[in-house]
Amino acid sequence: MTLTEAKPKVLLIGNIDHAQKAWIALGASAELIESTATQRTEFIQECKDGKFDGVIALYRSIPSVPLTGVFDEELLNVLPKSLRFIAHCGAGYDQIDVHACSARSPPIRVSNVPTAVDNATADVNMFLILGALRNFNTGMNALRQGKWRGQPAPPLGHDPQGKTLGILGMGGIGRNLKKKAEAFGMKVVYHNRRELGDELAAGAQYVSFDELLSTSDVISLNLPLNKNTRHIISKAEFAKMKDGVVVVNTARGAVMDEAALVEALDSGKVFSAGLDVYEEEPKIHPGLLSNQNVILVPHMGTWTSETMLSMEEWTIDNIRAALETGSLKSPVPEQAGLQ
Ligand SMILES: O=CC(=O)O
Repeated sequence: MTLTEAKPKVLLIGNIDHAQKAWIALGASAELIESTATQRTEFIQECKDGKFDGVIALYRSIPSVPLTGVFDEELLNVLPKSLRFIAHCGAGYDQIDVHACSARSPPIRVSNVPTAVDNATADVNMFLILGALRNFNTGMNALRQGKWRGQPAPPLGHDPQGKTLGILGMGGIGRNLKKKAEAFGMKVVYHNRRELGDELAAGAQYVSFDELLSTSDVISLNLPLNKNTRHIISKAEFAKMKDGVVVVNTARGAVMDEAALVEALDSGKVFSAGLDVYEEEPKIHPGLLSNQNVILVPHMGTWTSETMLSMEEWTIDNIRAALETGSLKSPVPEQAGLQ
């Protein structure tokens, strides 16, 4: 870059909480602009006021997600015409209308953060599997109420050893979970849109969706939320499961019909459940709150300082790659063929 050449503009919405060093370093080759909006209407106004005109790339931080809400047509229509890249700091990007981004002329390219989230999310996943199998919630709650294990004592839990874990969605998190579950003696089967090659499957058996539902002792939901996966687990799917199945979800709440889960828990069809995600976060279905056989975590799959740092650095790498090469480091799969 010559001295007279203007630096490309990059917009941050929300905060960088961990990777400040990498963000400041990006400032050597980009003009960093920040939104001060505290709610969606303010952000839309900032856009309409032309505050972000000329911005090429946007860093969408985790704290900004509830603040701006969905990146839908309304928001895309007010974002600067110059915008070419949205780098989302998260694995799941169901809050971004990728189809509308691709349809813009020229398109807005979107990236997410795969890989960096795998370990921490699979750890929480394993925690929920163990917690739900052992049904620890009942005893732990009773202890805090000064009642030791409670009266009557909770029913005996189950060992993971020898149980079949059905992983629905064998992406990075699913494959990481597989390794962890095998260390606990579980047999892993999986279902995906496409069967994996031998190297990625690493011995996990590919089964149909129905076979996964009917043969698994524990079912783990590890697939992204989109129009094809919304409520993929609902009343009819619970009916196909084994009696006393354990269901765990660290993906997105809406891949499962929460009301159907509550019913299946109440009827005893589902022995216990472990959830990190909910259909209408931060609202929790009252039937889940009142059911002692559910272990509930408030969406903390990636809530570690190491993983948050990696995710933020990954997002900055996406922006750097976009500015330097015109391509994002980890574009979302829906845009793989985008010219
Ligand atoms: O839920 C967390 C993420 O999508 O990264």
